[in-house]
Amino acid sequence: MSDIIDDVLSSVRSSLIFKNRQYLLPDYIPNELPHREDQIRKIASILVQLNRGERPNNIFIYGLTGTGKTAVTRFVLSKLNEKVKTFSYIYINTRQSDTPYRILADIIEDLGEKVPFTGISTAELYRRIIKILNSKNTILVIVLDEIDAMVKKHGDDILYKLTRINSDLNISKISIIGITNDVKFVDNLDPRVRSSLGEEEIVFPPYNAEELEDILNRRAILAFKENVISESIIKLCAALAARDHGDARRALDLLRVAGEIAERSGESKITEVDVQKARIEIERDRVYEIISTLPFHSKLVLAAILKGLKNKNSLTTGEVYEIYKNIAKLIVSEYVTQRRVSDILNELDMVGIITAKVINRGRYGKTKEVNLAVDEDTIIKALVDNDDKIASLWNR
Ligand SMILES: Nc1ncnc2c1ncn2[C@@H]1O[C@H](COP(=O)(O)OP(=O)(O)OP(=O)(O)O)[C@@H](O)[C@H]1O
Repeated sequence: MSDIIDDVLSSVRSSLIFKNRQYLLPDYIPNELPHREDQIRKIASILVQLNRGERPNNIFIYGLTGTGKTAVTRFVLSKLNEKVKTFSYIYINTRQSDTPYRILADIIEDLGEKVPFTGISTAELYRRIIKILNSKNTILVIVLDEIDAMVKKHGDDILYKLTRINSDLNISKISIIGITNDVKFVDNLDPRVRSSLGEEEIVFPPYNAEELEDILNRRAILAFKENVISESIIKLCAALAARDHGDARRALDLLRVAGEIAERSGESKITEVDVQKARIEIERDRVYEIISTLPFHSKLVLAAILKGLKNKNSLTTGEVYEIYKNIAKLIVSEYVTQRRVSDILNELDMVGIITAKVINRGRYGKTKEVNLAVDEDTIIKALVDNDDKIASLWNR
């Protein structure tokens, strides 16, 4: 047995590919963020008020996923905090701390007090924050990342409360930085929250292929051994990620996973084939993740599409609905309306699992032509792994 472990250990030690893989991992915070100079300057110039002991305006940051919003925000705050000691900051990812209770508790704990896991009302937690802040002489910057996720679940009341803290204190001690990749989400906020949170708004545009190439080059030098990676491989990863709305995370993942694939195959260079395999592997993981978190009836609609496409090349919305209704009756004896199924089809289209093209059928009106946008086996695996009732459709 221990031979196996020794074998694995020695293969890790003698990596032909990586000098230091950690530089490509998602949680690594780089020391430089090229092509985000404007955003860094803009955020820093707002936060510089802290140097005068004054509360900076709240900032609302938005931009598509992987455009550097989190990395830039944390970078500016940590650099500024090295020089300016009159403030502290707390970073909360509201997808993880996803209830108003957890957010308030995180703030209190960061301010140095313990909070039980449950059992206190949010009103009491809020009072405690006010009390602690009253006794302190510093300004607190609260970063709320991925706020759309939390607001979709619990509404924007917590944001309203947080933006009210300063008036309840009678002195401005809190500044909020909200981050989201859902641009439409901003329009759905309560206008009071929007105007308060959006005192300053900063947009992060997607990276283009050349910018991604530059970002990847700098990381590749740190992460890979010499001669492992060529310029054409970097260009390929950058081009693929640029097509995918300029997502730096996707570009870095491609590079890392391609390196891992090359390593597993005992190669000493990363090839184009490794990158293509990496693309498929990443896409498979993404699809699996999306499907496993879908609500039950969305999974069922997807199952209906798979069943229907066994006999036809594409399906209309009406056909999907009929198949869905039949299998829903069979396994749960309840089903949602055709209108809802139509919404679900739009949602599945938006996340790239299916394509639902509107077609005009003359006097028969409009319908959608539904097809799969990703590999069928990945969808079946995700459905079967994540829901026993739906799995039973495949085991019958
Ligand atoms: N300009 C850059 N230079 C180097 N690395 C970058 C740059 N921009 C982003 N990255 C890296 O890309 C990854 C994604 O960045 P980040 O998490 O900041 O994106 P985001 O816009 O917050 O995405 P999301 O909305 O999905 O949370 C991180 O690993 C980050 O270090």
